[in-house]
Amino acid sequence: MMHPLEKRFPVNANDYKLYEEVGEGVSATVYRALCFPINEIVAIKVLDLEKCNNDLDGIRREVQTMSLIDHPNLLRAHCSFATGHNLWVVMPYMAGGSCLHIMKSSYPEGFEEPVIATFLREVLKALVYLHAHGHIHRDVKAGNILIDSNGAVKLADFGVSACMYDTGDRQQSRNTFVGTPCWMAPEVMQQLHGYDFKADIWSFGITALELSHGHAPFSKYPPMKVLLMTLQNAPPGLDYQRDKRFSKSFKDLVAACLVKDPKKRPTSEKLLKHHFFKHARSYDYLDCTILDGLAPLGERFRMLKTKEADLLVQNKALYEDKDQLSQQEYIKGISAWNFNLEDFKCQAALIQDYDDAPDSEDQDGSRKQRDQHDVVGLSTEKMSCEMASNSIAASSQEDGLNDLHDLESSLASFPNKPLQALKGFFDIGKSEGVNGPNWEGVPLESDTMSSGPTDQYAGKHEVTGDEDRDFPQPIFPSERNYSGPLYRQRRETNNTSSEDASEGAVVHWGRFKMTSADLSPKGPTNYMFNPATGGSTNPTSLQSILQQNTMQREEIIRLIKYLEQNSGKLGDLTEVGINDLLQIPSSSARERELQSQTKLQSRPKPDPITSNQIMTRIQN
Ligand SMILES: Nc1ncnc2c1ncn2[C@@H]1O[C@H](COP(=O)(O)OP(=O)(O)OP(=O)(O)O)[C@@H](O)[C@H]1O
Repeated sequence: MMHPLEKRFPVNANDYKLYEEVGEGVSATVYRALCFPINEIVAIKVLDLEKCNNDLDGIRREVQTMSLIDHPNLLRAHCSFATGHNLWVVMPYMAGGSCLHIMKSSYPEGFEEPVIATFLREVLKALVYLHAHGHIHRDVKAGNILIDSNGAVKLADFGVSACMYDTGDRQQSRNTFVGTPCWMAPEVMQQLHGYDFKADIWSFGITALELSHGHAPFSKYPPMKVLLMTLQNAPPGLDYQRDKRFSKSFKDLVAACLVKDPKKRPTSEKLLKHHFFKHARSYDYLDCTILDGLAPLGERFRMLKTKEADLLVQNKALYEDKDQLSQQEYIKGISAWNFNLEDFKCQAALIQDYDDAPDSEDQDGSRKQRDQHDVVGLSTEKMSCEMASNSIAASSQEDGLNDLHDLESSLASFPNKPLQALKGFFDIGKSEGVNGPNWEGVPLESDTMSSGPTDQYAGKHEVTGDEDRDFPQPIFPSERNYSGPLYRQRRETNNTSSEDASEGAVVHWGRFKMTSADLSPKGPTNYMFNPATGGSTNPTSLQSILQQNTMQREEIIRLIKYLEQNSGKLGDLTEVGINDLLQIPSSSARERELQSQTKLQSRPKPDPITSNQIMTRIQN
């Protein structure tokens, strides 16, 4: 919607001059820039479409939402256009940067209450607007709260927002596992009954804690552990002892948001009336207290980058461990997380490693929720995977096994939906020969897919290496990538890359790509718990179990491909071009994929293998 007096921003790259970098996300780099024709400083988010071609839906949604919204507390795009293989999104320049940036450079312990109240009130106004218009933001966090040079606050980043009014396949997107683990509501993780705008209220509560302490609860833990703690523990909150500096009304507000049952959380509208916001001040107040004395954004950003790079080098020298490096990215709060089930399993096996150093957050975390009433679905839902039935029977009381028990029960009750397509990954089943059964007529993936343009992805999140393996190697913990909180668990649909870890080929998870080929053959030296036997196993046998699983998965993929080919009616998932992106088609490739998967499940028996047989195979 164009306001009558609104300036027209040109849609030509030559009309802009890019200055310094002021921000960086998973998918984009943000620059300060000058718009020549109207002589205005703007921010330009540059997305390399070749690098994000597995997430065009998200980008399209973001651009669409950013140009339609109209609220002073939401960051609206002036315009967007494609230039070369980049998409430029031109938007107001928020000179103060994000709350996260400000905290990192000047307030590592968090802000004072009046500042928090002011930020939160503005964010809440944005949420009231979004929710009233049927949108769920799904990524509310300090990194997405921006402040301009006058102290005006805007909520940004609509890359994973969703519309409540969507129906059919679009509605499916509300049933996907998106968000950033530390900020993610339990029902988003669980996916038992879908979720709604109350998920934003949970993230809002977590953001309140983040602004209070300088970091989100559980942020020092890897995503797997965060999921586990979010599902199992009492909700985090402001501690009456530890957080003495905060008022009772603030503690009440946080407690109201962080209730596991979404129905019991207040709406954004109701929350805005909370007496805590009586502490909120004006923009001028933020300008005087927070912005005063801050270095220019570009300079701060450069310093933070240097600091983080130094830290990475230190960690690398210290540990020579990729985990440490990717954990840094995770802590940085990048909104993307490699939700890889292989990682999941390895994290599960080694989860005790992260239990050694309880800190203040464990006060939240260690109050294990014995009262199952508040644990969404934990007691009732059972996942129909073999791992659940093979529940741990080990008598060993070694450190970490209890956690593994917890993990198992959580996985047993874990969301069916996000794991539905993946639950076979947890199965410890027997494999039918090295290459699996020879399904006649089912082409090998290598027949139908080339290895993909691996080099174009070369970047910070990539793990590459020897790609000549015959079959995938399990991802050992040393290759785990905790990278970033989030979420966009998307399968590559439009190019040549393999869609999973099979074939030792390129694997895309979310916005990341890694190849199974780089996986070092070295495994952990410690013994691990084997859920299949209930006892300990050495890494070699674990490796072979994982290999079997991967081969099983390969078979399933071949079967599904076979069915797709035979049915011939599945949506065209192959190509989503830039033009499609800008035209905003009604149904995205991912959505069509979801739809086709749904159709696949409900379609009458295809010859020669039924969908039921496939599901049985997945479960076995
Ligand atoms: N309009 C703006 N003005 C100033 N800085 C901005 C602006 N937009 C974004 N930034 C900075 O750039 C960073 C990255 O931008 P953004 O979050 O949009 O990218 P992304 O790839 O979607 O990130 P994420 O990793 O959160 O998904 C932000 O955290 C913020 O610090």
